[in-house]
This record gives sequence, structure tokens and C-alpha cells, in this order.
Amino acid sequence: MVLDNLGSSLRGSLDTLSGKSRVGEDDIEEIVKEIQRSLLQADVDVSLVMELSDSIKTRALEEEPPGGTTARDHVLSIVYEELVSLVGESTEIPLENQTILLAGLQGSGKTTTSAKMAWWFSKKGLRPAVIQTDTFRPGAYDQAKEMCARAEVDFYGNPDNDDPVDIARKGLEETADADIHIVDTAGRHALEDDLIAEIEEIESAVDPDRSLLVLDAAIGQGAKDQAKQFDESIGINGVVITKLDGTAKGGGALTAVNETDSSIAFLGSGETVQDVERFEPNSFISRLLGMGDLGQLTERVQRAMEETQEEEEDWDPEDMLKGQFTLKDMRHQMNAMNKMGPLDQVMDMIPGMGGGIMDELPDDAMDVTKDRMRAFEVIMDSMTENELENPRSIGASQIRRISRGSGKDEERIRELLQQHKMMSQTLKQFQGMGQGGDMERMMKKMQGGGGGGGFGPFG
Ligand SMILES: Nc1nc2c(ncn2[C@@H]2O[C@H](COP(=O)(O)OP(=O)(O)OP(=O)(O)O)[C@@H](O)[C@H]2O)c(=O)[nH]1
Repeated sequence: MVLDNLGSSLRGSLDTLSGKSRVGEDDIEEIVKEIQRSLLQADVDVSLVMELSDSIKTRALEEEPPGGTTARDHVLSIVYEELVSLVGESTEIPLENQTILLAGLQGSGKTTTSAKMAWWFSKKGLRPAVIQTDTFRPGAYDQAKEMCARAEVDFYGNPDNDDPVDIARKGLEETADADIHIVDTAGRHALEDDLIAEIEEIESAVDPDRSLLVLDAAIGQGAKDQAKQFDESIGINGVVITKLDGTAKGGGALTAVNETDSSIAFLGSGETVQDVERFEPNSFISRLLGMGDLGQLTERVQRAMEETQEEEEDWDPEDMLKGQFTLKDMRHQMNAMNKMGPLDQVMDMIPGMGGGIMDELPDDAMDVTKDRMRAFEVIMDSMTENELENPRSIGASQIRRISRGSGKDEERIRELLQQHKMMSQTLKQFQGMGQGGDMERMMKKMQGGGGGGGFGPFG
């Protein structure tokens, strides 16, 4: 992960501030040196590093720590804010119909990224399609097709056609039913004129809503020229950094962002379709600093909870923790999830709840897509209070009645009950794991609404 060492070395030097109420010039010099060392090691452009360290120094010495804040927390919050502003906002990716073009050098991870992004969009309830126009690398077609099958998303390619522009055009026609079109393009070893000419032609044929530059995290300063050229030829709106699992670098990508005046859209951290996440500056920096991401998580959870409070006054998360997971709880969870993003991504943000744990769960335990959620809502509206509280009491005759009332197939109702059962079992697993731990704390936060300040995780 980028700036891997920053968290621990920074925490070390911040500890020297413990007990102090004011920060001295020597202290801040020491801290800034640590930050510079980490950023330069991670290949961040020298001028960016200098800019950042100057602002940290000036702010730490000139700004008064707010009442009740220790010198350590004050400096940490400044470092945090400045790092967040260094990486910038995340590229805007609206959840609506659009065409996205992927560009980048050979091996940067475009094909993998196209399938990953399609998977990500599908989990948001949209229907994505990947269009593979790489006629240069033998094997690209099979690779993309296989990954798209694994991601369960639409795919178009034609290994017998050697005209990428024609494939792109036909692909858009053939996948007209999809909401999101992701157009993968060929790469070359280096930026050559024919690559640029080809991508320009594809760009004008597909007229993308946004073009993303895919960069290997290990690229280093070479990113600067590449970014510049792609930007000049097709216009770059955002960057995808791949292979963050394999390197402690990644600073080159920040340079590319700066060069193209764009932002980071997605991060890739593995070879499977699920190894992708939306770039979010706050959570990214919190994690770099090794502080977990509870600040952002609680904010999101609280916002979602406030919005779903309405007619659910009698919903008690304590009951859920005790293992009584009713259909009402499920409805509450679905509403909250809908607002926060998929539960697996939310879980990833909780320290100790990341990838490994989610991998052990059945895939469909968390797979509550928008369409299914809508259908489930309608079905639940046709249930009685007693049925909502005691789903086990629902037998064949109730299912028939609910089906008539909701206009949904009986099969759908069984599916809902099955989903409830799975979520209930999943929750039991978490209860087992979270003895006095993260899950329980998260549920308390959901319930009590404490914390919530911008720097929650630093306490
Ligand atoms: N560990 C890791 N490997 C990745 C990641 N993204 C891509 N890869 C691997 O990197 C290699 C190249 O990825 P591709 O997706 O084929 O790259 P490409 O840019 O489409 O390559 P061309 O089609 O030749 O231009 C493959 O072996 C991928 O499995 C990642 O985030 N982490």
C-alpha cells in the first residue's frame, strides 16, 4: 500500500509530543522529515512533497490548537487534512447511464480493472457491460471474457475482428441494454504513435462520458509523461491505481493526478474481480496512518440511520446483538445499506473486519441488490406485524396470501425468507467473532450516535 511506512514512523514521532501542550519548531521539523521520507520513498514528486511539508509546518506553528486538544492531536489533524488535500477528492462517478473508456500502457491492469469496475457497478444495482477492444494482445479477449463471467456481467468482444474501432461501435450496439459501458483498450510497451492514434479513434467512436487512466502503482515518475500524453490525446478525467497489494509505492500515480489536473477514481488491490474499491480520500488517509476508518464510518452510519429512522421507532439494535434478528431488522439493514453502499464495503472499513472475514461468508449473504431490495420492500409491506417479528411463523398459506397481496411470486417470498435466514446466520458469525470487539462497538455507535466528529479515529 502507498506510503506503507508512514503510519508507524509518524506515530513514533508524534509520540514525542505526548504530554506537551505546545509544539516546538524542533518537534515539527522532526515530524515533517518523517513525512518527507515516506512520501519520497513512495515516489511522490519532490515539489509536491515540499509544498505539503511547508503547509504542515506553517499551520502547526501558527494555528492555535482548539481548546481541549493536545499538541499531538492538533498536529495529527493538520497532517491528516494536508494529506487528504494532497490526494484530492475522488473522481465523480455518478450511478447512472454512462460510457467509461480505460486507457493505459500494457500490463497496467486495464483488462482486470474493466471487469472489476463492472463488478463494482453491478453491486450498486446497475447493469454494466465490458467491451473488449484489445486486438493487440492475444489472450486479452479470453481473459476479459472469463473475468466478466466471474463478475457475472455482460461482455462483448470479437477475436475474429482486428479492427478495435469497429469492435467498439458494435459492442455499444450489442450491449445497448446495459446502463454502464466500460470500454477496455489495448496497451503497448511504451507510448507510441500508433497506440495514441488508435485510442483517439476509439474515443471519438464511443464518445465516453469519462476516460480513466489505469496506472500500475509501481510506475514511479514515468507516470508524469504518460499522463500528460494521454491527457492531451483523449482528456483524462480520473486515474485508477492498480496493484496496490504488491508495492509500497504509488506516489507516481499522485503525480499523474496532479499532471492531468484530475483525481483518483478507483483502487485495485488484487487479481480477482472483487479486489477493487472506490477511492475515498478520508478513508484512504486514515488507513495509511493506521487509524482505521471509524470516523468516516460513523458519519455514514449515522447519516443513514437518521434517514431511515421514520416509522421504525421500535427498532432496537440491542435485540439484534442478542440474536433476535427479525424481518424488521432486515428491512432496517437494507435501507441503511442502500444509503451506505454494499455491506461488504462497509465491513472492509472496520478495522479487523476486512477482506478475509468477508471471503469466508457465502457470496449471496450480502448480495441484496437494488431490484431485490425493492421487491422485498413490497413483500414486507404485505406482511402482518406478527409475521415481520416472527418470520418462522410464515408457512405455505401465509406465503400464498402475501404473494396475492404484494403481487410477487411465491418464489420471491421464499427467497426473501431465505435471505433473512442467511443474514441472520451471518450476524451470528459476527457476534461470535466480535466479543466486545469491533462489531459490537459499531452497533453501539449505530444506536447511540456518539462520536461523529471529523477526527473520531484519533481519540
Ligand atoms: N496483484 C495484482 N495484480 C493485478 C492487479 N491488477 C491487474 N493485475 C495483474 O496484472 C497483469 C496485467 O493486467 P491486465 O489487466 O492484463 O493488464 P492490461 O493493462 O489489460 O494489459 P494489456 O491488455 O496487455 O494492455 C495481470 O496478470 C493481472 O492479473 C492488482 O490490482 N493486483
